[in-house]
Amino acid sequence: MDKLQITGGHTLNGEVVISGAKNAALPEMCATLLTDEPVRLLNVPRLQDVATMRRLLDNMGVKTETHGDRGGMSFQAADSINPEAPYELVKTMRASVLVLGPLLARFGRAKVSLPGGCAIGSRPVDQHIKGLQAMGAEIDVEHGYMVARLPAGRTRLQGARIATDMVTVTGTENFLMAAALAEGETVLENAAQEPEIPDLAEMLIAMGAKIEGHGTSRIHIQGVERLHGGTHQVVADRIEAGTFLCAVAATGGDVILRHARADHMDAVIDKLRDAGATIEPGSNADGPFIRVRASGRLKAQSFRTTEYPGFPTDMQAQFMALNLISEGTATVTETIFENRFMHVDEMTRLGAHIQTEGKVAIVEGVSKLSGATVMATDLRASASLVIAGLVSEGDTIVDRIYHLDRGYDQMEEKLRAIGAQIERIKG
Ligand SMILES: CC(=O)N[C@H]1[C@@H](OP(=O)(O)OP(=O)(O)OC[C@H]2O[C@@H](n3ccc(=O)[nH]c3=O)[C@H](O)[C@@H]2O)O[C@H](CO)[C@@H](O)[C@@H]1O
Ligand SMILES: C=C(OP(=O)(O)O)C(=O)O
Repeated sequence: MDKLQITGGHTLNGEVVISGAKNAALPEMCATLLTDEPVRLLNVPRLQDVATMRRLLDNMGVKTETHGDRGGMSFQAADSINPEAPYELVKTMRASVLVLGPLLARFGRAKVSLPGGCAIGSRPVDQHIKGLQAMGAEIDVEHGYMVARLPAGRTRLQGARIATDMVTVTGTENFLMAAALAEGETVLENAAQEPEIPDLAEMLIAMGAKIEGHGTSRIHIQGVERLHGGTHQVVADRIEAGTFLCAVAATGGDVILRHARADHMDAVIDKLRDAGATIEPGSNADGPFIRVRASGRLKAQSFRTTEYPGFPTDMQAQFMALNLISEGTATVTETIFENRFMHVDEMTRLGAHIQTEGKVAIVEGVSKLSGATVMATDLRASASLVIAGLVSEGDTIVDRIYHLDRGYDQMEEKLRAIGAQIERIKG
């Protein structure tokens, strides 16, 4: 198992290119199942979850290819593919559930393993199943698989009004893809508004789908009989950008994040400004960017995770890492997942002062952390421990970084290029 060795105490200076978003690329790879024509994605990040999703599609018989070194990938799903997603491929990645909607819509049947239990909470898929049932699908759970089909005599899903019990990001994505090929109109109430949703909707529209209201909590989809191929550029990863913003705010320095979309990160940027960092968004011929500058100890910030446009749960751990060495005491409230504080015990090993009470963590900033060996427990927890390592005295070893590799595109290379002392130890 690979580890990262970080020697703390270096400021970060220079430029980083932000990759395409993992959480947009994964649903968009699944959306290529909706047509038999070739679909090309640009700016796909190089990370483990993308490789797993590609294996899942390859395993069904989808023809996949990469193009060049700028994240180009193409996909072609012939009518003859096998619409099944086996446990072995689904177990490492919850986003595999995103094949269910497109497979049902295009092939009228699908057999998809239930995603395995995940470190950050129980993460059921009951809303996905309920919504697709409302569109006329018959879905049974048998031997750990969701076995879905259309009733005899039906060839398409039916449009429906779907109001989920809570806002669900991948649920909204599954319904969008299913509804694109359904008969009649689907209305999604309580839809997720995360920027990855409008990005997926724009891709579907480019393939011939009729969608309105994406980016709001009510989305209208008028189903069409078939979709065609097309090309789509994956939106920049707001969580990768946010992770680098927190890293620079913690270490101090001056960094430009190329391609980063400030308009997708208001909640995080507001908190960083309140903490004392200088954040300047801009744009040039190369596209949007964010410049971040910080020096000295910042002020600890309280926040509460909520659905977009609120503070993202996927940034909770990284911002907590910044709070560890800031001045003052802050409360961090996690409202989305019930078990997303596993980084807290590891941070404590570095000398952090944190108390947790249910969904609230109280962080009392300390003036220094001291390097130690810590274990990554999930994707964003790993990133938070890297940030904590960058500001700890001496060496920090972050173990089990396969979690980090799931969701970050060359994180240690990018950090090294702006002055971090960080090495991968192969193991
Ligand atoms: C691949 C991807 O895009 N992952 C993101 C997605 O995950 P994901 O789409 O899995 O998260 P959801 O938005 O669905 O989850 C929100 C809440 O709803 C609950 N729930 C969800 C569906 C369901 O059928 N039943 C149910 O109870 C979940 O357990 C959770 O408590 O959104 C999360 C919330 O922004 C992010 O942390 C993940 O990075
Ligand atoms: C929780 C995350 O991803 P996933 O939903 O793929 O587990 C994440 O990106 O932080």
